[in-house]
Amino acid sequence: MTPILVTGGAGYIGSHACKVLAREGYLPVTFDSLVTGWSQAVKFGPLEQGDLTDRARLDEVFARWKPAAVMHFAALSQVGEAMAQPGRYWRNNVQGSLTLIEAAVAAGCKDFVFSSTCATYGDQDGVLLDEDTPQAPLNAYGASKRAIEDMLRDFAASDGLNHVIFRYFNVAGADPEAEVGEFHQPETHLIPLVLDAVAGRRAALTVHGTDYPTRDGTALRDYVHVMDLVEAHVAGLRWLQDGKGSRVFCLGTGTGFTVREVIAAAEAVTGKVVPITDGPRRAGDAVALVSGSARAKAELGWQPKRSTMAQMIEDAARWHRGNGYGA
Ligand SMILES: NC(=O)c1ccc[n+]([C@@H]2O[C@H](COP(=O)([O-])OP(=O)(O)OC[C@H]3O[C@@H](n4cnc5c(N)ncnc54)[C@H](O)[C@@H]3O)[C@@H](O)[C@H]2O)c1
Ligand SMILES: O=c1ccn([C@@H]2O[C@H](COP(=O)(O)OP(=O)(O)O[C@H]3O[C@H](CO)[C@H](O)[C@H](O)[C@H]3O)[C@@H](O)[C@H]2O)c(=O)[nH]1
Repeated sequence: MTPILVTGGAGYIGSHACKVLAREGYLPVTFDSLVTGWSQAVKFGPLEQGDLTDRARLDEVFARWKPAAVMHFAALSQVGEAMAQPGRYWRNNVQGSLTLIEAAVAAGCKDFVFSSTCATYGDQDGVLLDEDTPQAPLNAYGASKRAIEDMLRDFAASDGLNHVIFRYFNVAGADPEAEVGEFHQPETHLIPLVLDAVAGRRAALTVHGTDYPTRDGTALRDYVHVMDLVEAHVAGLRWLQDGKGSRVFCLGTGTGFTVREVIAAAEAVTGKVVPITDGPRRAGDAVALVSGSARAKAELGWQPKRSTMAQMIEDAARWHRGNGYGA
């Protein structure tokens, strides 16, 4: 089995990537500090515990496994925290990625798949975003991801680092077999918080901002199922292995849902009322972020299969009933 180094494999998206990589015949080797991840989520290959900023530890892991490629999910990714503590984001995400890239290049591992984000775009007046839309991040999280994108381009020029950059829109849902799922503490993402409110695990969901220039005043996002997202990563890995070179792909569905529309969909799926409280806008949030994904469809042959809102909520709810990794 070909080893693939999966940084952040103990986290939400990385653990789903490990499941799909193992299913496709690869050996996913997780590299994770467990700062926001869970050792219980590492089920499909070995766990190498370590921090991205620890070059000696990375060198050991590259020497031990000789991975054919890196899938780099590890990052801090909370917008609110990034607004309050930008230094943590620049240090962990940017310095950590630089250390990882240098270790990969030194080990001769030159195929690199990177998790970027629609948060690199900032506010764009509701236009459909694509790979050529100029990036103008609103917070240190988005800025750190844009900096890493730039870093990858520089190392491609200097050292032949082939990279696929995926700019994800809002990732949701869970493994339909509920072996892994989304479990953040604290949770900041809308769909798990809606499900917590439905289950009575929190008193109410706060709607962050009701005066946005959208159809119902709440912010609009493009939600993509985590299984569809990680399948695109396997296609991205094959793209690199086939020698097709460095490329950026947006991963979304092209359909935007407002916060109130997500709440209504959760009520339809669960048959329960979501208790809500209207609150102010959350600092660092954009009005609307929706992607075309035409390139991923045309060039990678990517087709989202589970990314309807109802399916994402249903899969998230199935996982949620198991109480995450805290059970
Ligand atoms: N969840 C989303 O909607 C979304 C959207 C766009 C982009 N992303 C990106 O996808 C990636 C994965 O997101 P997620 O939701 O799975 O997050 P997560 O917090 O669940 O997983 C991140 C993992 O990285 C690990 N990690 C963080 N810093 C580390 C370090 N310095 N060294 C080693 N391990 C470290 C954490 O312990 C955790 O297991 C992130 O890069 C994030 O920015 C996520
Ligand atoms: O309790 C909540 C939580 C969220 N929201 C709203 O729901 C929408 C979605 O919020 P999420 O926190 O679920 O996700 P974000 O849109 O903030 O996603 C951002 O952070 C993610 C990582 O955490 C990704 O990187 C993503 O690309 C980036 O835009 C936003 O309008 C937010 O204001 C609420 O109204 N109430």
